Amino acid sequence: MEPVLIFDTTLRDGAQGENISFSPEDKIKVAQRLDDMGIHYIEGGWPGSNPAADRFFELARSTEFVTARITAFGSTRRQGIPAEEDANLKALVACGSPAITIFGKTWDLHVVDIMGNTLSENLAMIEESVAFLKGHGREVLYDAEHFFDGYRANPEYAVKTLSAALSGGADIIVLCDTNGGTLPHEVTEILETVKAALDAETGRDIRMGIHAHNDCSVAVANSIAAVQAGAIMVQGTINGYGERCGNTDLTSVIPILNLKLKRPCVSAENLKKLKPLSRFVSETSNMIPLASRPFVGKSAFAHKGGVHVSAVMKEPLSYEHIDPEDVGNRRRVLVSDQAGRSNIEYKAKEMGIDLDAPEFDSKRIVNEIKMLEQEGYQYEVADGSFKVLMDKFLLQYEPVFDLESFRVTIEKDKDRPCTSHAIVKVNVGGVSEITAAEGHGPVSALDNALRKALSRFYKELETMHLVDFKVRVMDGRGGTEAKVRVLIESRDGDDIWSTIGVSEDIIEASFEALADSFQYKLAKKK
Ligand SMILES: CC(=O)SCCNC(=O)CCNC(=O)[C@H](O)C(C)(C)COP(=O)(O)OP(=O)(O)OC[C@H]1O[C@@H](n2cnc3c(N)ncnc32)[C@H](O)[C@@H]1OP(=O)(O)O
Ligand SMILES: CC(=O)C(=O)O
Repeated sequence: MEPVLIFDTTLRDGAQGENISFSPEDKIKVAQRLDDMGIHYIEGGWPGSNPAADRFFELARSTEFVTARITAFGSTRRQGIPAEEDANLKALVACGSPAITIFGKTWDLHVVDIMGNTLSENLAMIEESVAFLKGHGREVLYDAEHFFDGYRANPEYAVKTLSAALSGGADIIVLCDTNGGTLPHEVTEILETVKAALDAETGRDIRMGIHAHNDCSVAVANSIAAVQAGAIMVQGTINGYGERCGNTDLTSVIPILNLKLKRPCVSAENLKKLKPLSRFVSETSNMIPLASRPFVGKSAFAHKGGVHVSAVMKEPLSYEHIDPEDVGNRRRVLVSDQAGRSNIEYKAKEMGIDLDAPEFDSKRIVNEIKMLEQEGYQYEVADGSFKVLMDKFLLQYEPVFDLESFRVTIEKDKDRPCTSHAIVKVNVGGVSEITAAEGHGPVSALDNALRKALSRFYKELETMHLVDFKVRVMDGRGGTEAKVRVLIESRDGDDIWSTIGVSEDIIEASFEALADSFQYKLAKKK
């Protein structure tokens, strides 16, 4: 059976998603990662539509791609002019990509009502545009826009548009669910019928592809249905980015094809690059990675319920449909008020804590954690504080400092922005230290003052930074007296950890999270 070809359109359809844009240099970096993953086609953009698209193709011409064919995207010629005079088609040829995808109209509604065209001129536009590009020696993929809607409205005409593309010499016919309103059973039925008709008409096994949008949340299911109905190409994007609700998420399609349907489209070794690729594309496009994204999300193999963790510790298959490492992901165990003993034992093991120590009474620890979670602590997102807490439970806690007092002041003058100052008094091994510092806001001032006080004793603090600070009001009904939960993320080189503080006073909650962060860092060194 022919392997399924993966066509990535992150850099074109993905970039049509809200809040997503790539510089030409970003696009090249993403394209190189896609190539490294073994993706077959990379659609870089629409030449002539904007300077960034043109610059991408210029850069792509001098970049070596090992497996991927760079593909340019554009429309059929404008109505009423010969293909060779059409600026868009000329730009497609000039960009130098070895493959070109052009989209044309299938749906009579679009031909007549939207474009003000005639049905016959539309067929001529499709055939002549494909023939023009083939005449320049390019592989041509024909994207039949709105194919499924067009087919439902006027099946005979919809199939004629595909025949026109084939007469022009199209290499692959891609059926597009442009509005994303089609369901998997319709994809199966329509693709099978249309392929049979085209095969019979041409006497060939026509190579078909699918391009699905996710407006009904079934773009992946539609793409898989298409493959099972005979398609040999899936178009989609990394993380499902794309116009409106997005495109087919290739981070699901690829592992489904490889691991479930046994139709490998990338090597097993490359499949392990899937999660890093997903994260790279999120970072490059400045989108927050979706934790619950199947296969590649942070939570895709995260176990929280005690029943699950207990079973997974005995046999991972009990609550995991694949081995997370096959897609470059990893198993995580969360500690929360839904935890049982197994979660604690698993986490302790991960942290190198001796489960057989006499102080290790996981049942007592679970109960105490549940009580703390009732008060608002949430250890599943605060690994640093969880470690500090475990040290306390196991009588291994050696405070790296004792707080004697702190004071924070905020000043606002009529004509000047707010300024914050903090004074901190700590005791380290019997030596008192008092320091003052200012900062961009009270937490920053407190962080600076505490760091200044401790750095006299601990030089290693120089490399540690606070990278994120989040505050959540836990019970809105208390108004300004409600409890708040502060989460702080700190970093030292590649090591990142989170700590938590809870109080009715936001400064006290922040101090608690800061103190845990310093404790985690310095105790780890010890
Ligand atoms: C389903 C899809 O995702 S298709 C891809 C959609 N992506 C984009 O549109 C992003 C890039 N697009 C652009 O930068 C611009 O739209 C451009 C440069 C391509 C065109 O810009 P403009 O010439 O100003 O046209 P505009 O965007 O207003 O309208 C699109 C034109 O393309 C025409 N057109 C649409 N589809 C086709 C087609 N398949 N074949 C020929 N012409 C087409 C429309 O009729 C319209 O022409 P009109 O202005 O004469 O009515
Ligand atoms: C071609 C394309 O992007 C679509 O029809 O959705």
